[in-house]
Amino acid sequence: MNALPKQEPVRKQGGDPAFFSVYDIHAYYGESYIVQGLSFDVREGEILALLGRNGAGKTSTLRTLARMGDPELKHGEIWLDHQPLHEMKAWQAARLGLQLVPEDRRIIPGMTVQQNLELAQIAEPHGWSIQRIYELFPRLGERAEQEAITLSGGEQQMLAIGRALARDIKLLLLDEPYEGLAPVIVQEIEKTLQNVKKLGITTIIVEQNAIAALKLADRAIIMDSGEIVFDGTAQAVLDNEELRDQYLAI
Ligand SMILES: Nc1ncnc2c1ncn2[C@@H]1O[C@H](COP(=O)(O)OP(=O)(O)OP(=O)(O)O)[C@@H](O)[C@H]1O
Repeated sequence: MNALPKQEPVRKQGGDPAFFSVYDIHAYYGESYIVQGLSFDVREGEILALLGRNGAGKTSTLRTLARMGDPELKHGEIWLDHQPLHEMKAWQAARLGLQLVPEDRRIIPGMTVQQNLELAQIAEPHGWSIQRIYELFPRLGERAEQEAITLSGGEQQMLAIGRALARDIKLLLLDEPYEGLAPVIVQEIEKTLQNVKKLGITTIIVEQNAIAALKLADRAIIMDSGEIVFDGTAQAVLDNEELRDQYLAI
């Protein structure tokens, strides 16, 4: 990362930094300038939908927040519960409770469902017990001894979310959880995410299925060409046909 002058944390007027606060982040793949100066806050327990057309920079933004290193954060600040994520690597951010569930779900081959979950708990700090994860996802409990890569797409998505919950979690980043799933499975994952919402887990969801994401979310940010073009309530997007037409094509 380029040496940048040390900056003060972003502070809301007269208060502490927000639970999750992103300030003027700029990120690059090599010379390609992709994330172009985003700033936003997420309140504790809030679900934020990060929307935009193909190539708008949504996945790149999630990867930047998770400190994956690729794209490289060259400027800006990311604060989670008063901790400077912008100064950290991915493993440190994960240890502080930021869990990214990537689009490809990263199920570990050659291992059962149970072993995939146990692997998530190989290091401290732990989150939910495996038993509790099976209570949220009974289908995973029924398939505990099945090789995880033989699960259906929807079940793999449940396992990927379950694995994130197995770690001590403060912020859940979901990249396209409905990707490639049949409508009936999307409904099932939607129900699960509604349960996750009831548990008050702060979540950022990136999703091509904008309507499904907006139904779940409290707030929405719309990105276009690496910048934020809308930040408001999810309902405001559902109610604004022009906005949906211009940036979401829905
Ligand atoms: N590893 C990479 N190296 C170079 N450019 C990349 C890389 N990954 C993505 N990009 C480019 O960054 C831009 C943003 O991509 P990104 O995947 O973040 O968009 P997105 O909004 O998530 O799109 P989609 O909805 O299609 O997944 C695109 O122009 C893409 O081609």
